Amino acid sequence: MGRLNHIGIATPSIARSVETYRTLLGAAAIGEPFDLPAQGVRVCFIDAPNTQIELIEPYDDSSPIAGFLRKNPAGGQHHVCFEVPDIQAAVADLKAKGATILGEPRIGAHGTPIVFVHPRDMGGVLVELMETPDGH
Ligand SMILES: CC[C@H](C(=O)O)C(=O)SCCNC(=O)CCNC(=O)[C@H](O)C(C)(C)COP(=O)(O)OP(=O)(O)OC[C@H]1O[C@@H](n2cnc3c(N)ncnc32)[C@H](O)[C@@H]1OP(=O)(O)O
Ligand SMILES: [Co+2]
Repeated sequence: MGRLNHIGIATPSIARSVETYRTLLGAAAIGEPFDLPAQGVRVCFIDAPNTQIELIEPYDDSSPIAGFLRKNPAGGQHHVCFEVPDIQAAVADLKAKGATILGEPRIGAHGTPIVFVHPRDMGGVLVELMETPDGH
């Protein structure tokens, strides 16, 4: 379990969430939003000194966060992401321990392989694992 890479925040509007972080918290390092159609989301990173906030908005109705936003229309904390040196080794280790891994590793918002552990295995928290770029 490596560094906390980011906290994923689901929102119905990245624009509105960016304004909130900017006006209420004085966020200054705000990235340009970008689409990740393969993952069903639009993404915008806000840098904090030791991690990032990952704002995610549904790309379309089939987005994996559409259900979450139906239950939480104003949005909310969606997942936490930890870095691992080797995503395949992490998946094998977790599966051997009986955890449910959601899908296969795929390229995430930082351009490296990611995977998700089912919330029921992590005390109700959706955990994303992301291979650190230097993990290759
Ligand atoms: C990949 C790009 C970017 C990156 O960092 O690189 C991202 O992070 S994008 C993030 C969006 N993508 C994902 O979240 C993919 C993984 N997620 C999933 O496969 C689903 O969201 C899943 C399976 C976690 C939930 O799916 P869904 O909401 O359709 O199912 P249910 O409503 O039936 O939920 C089942 C069960 O899980 C609980 N749940 C759902 N979402 C969350 C959550 N975010 N945190 C904690 N718990 C969650 C839900 O309450 C249900 O619990 P139960 O006790 O069975 O009622
Ligand atoms: Co994420």
